[in-house]
Amino acid sequence: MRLINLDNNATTRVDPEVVQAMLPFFTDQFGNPSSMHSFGAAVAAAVRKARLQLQALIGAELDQEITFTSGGTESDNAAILSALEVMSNRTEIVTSAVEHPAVLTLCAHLEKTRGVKVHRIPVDRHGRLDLDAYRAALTPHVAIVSIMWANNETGTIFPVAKLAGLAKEVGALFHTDAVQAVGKLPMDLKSTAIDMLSLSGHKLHGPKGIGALYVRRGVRFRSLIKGGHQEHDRRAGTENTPGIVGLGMAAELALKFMDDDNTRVKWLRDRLENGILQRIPNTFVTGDPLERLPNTANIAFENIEGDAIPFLLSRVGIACSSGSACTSGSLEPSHVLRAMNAAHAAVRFSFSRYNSEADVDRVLEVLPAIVERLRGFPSSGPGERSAEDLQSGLCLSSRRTGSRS
Ligand SMILES: Cc1ncc(COP(=O)(O)O)c(C=O)c1O
Ligand code: FES
Repeated sequence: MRLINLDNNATTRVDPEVVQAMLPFFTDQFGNPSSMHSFGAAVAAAVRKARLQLQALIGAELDQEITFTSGGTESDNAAILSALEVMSNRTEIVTSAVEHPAVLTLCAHLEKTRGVKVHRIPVDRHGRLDLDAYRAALTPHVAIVSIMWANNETGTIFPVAKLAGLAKEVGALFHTDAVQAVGKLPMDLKSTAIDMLSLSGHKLHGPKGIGALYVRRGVRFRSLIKGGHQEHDRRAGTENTPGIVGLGMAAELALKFMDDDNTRVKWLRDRLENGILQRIPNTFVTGDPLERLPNTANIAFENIEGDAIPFLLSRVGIACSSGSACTSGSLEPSHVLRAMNAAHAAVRFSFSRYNSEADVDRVLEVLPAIVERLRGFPSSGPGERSAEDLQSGLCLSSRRTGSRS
C-alpha cells in the first residue's frame, strides 16, 4: 500500500540532502565544537555555518541572535522563563487561547506555582485573535507576550509584527512560537519588533530534537539550562552537532524552495479543499480564509466525530489528523476548536513539498464513501471497509455530541 503523508504539521520527512549533510558529523567529524584542537574547530565552523543559514531564513540581523535548542518546546519555555527573570518587576503574561501546549501548559504551571497572571486572548470562529482584548490586556505589568505566528491546527496566521509593535508600547517583551511558520512564510525579523522567536527542525524537513531560539540583539536573556558556556552562554550542554548541521541545511533548502514549494503546495491544498467541499455536503473549511498557512487545510465534517475520518483514512494508507498530534489519541477535545466555538470536530490535512496531485486525488477518491458511511448513508465503490472498520468509525462518530461542540 502506498503511504500518503498529509500530516506534515505533525512532522515532516527529513530531506535526503539534510541526511547527507548530517552523516559526517556522526563519523569523521565527531569533534566537540568547544575543543581548542583542529578536530573541534572544523565542527565549530559547521555550527557557525548553520547559524548563518538560519539567520538568512528568518532575516535576523546577526547570526549570534540564534541559539540552538532541543526543539520548539524548549525554545518556548526558555523564552518565557527568561522574560520573567529579566523583567522581575512585572508579573503578567499575555498569550492566546490557541497556543501549542509548549506555551499553554507552562503558563498554567506558572499561574499555579508562581502566581503569575496569564491573559489568554480569545479568538473568533475563524481562529483570528480578538485585537480589542489584546490591547486591553497590554499594561505595564506585562513581562512578555507570547503569541504564535501560525496555528498548528487551523493554519491561521496572526499579525505578529503588528502585535509586537503594540507590546513595545507598554515595554513588554514579545515572543512568537513560529514553529509552524518558519520555512513556510517569508520572514525579515530585523524589520519587526519581535524580540524572541521559536522554531523547530522537524517541521521543515530537518531532524527531530533540534530547534532554535532567536533573541534579538540587545534583549536581555537568562539561560534556561545551566552548565557550561556553550551557545554564547545561552544554552549549556555539548551541542547536538549533527542536528544543528541538519537544521542549517533544512533552513537553506526551505529558503531556496519556499516560493516554488508554496505555490505548488497551496495549489494542492486548494485542490483538496475544493474537491472535498464540492463532493461532500455539509463540510466547511475552518481557519482564516485569507491569512492561512499555504499548506494547511482544516475541514469540518458535520455530524462526524473528528477522530473517525483519520482512523479510517489511515486504514487505506493516508495520514492526516484530527487536531494537533498532542491532543489526538488522548481523546481530549481540541482546545483550538473549542476556543473558536466550533460546532463540529475537524480534520487537518497538512501538505509538504513531498506531496503530489496523485495524493490529493486518492483522498478525493476514498473520502466521500467514508463520510457517507460514517453519516449512516448507504455507500458503494472505493472506500469499502471491513465490518470491524465500520464499527470503529461509527463508534467514534457516535461521540460527536461530546465536548468539542
Ligand atoms: C506551534 C508549535 N509549537 C511548538 C511545537 C513543539 O515543537 P517540538 O516538537 O520541536 O518540541 C509544535 C510541534 O508540534 C508546534 O506545532
Ligand atoms: S470511542 Fe473509543 S472505541 Fe469508539
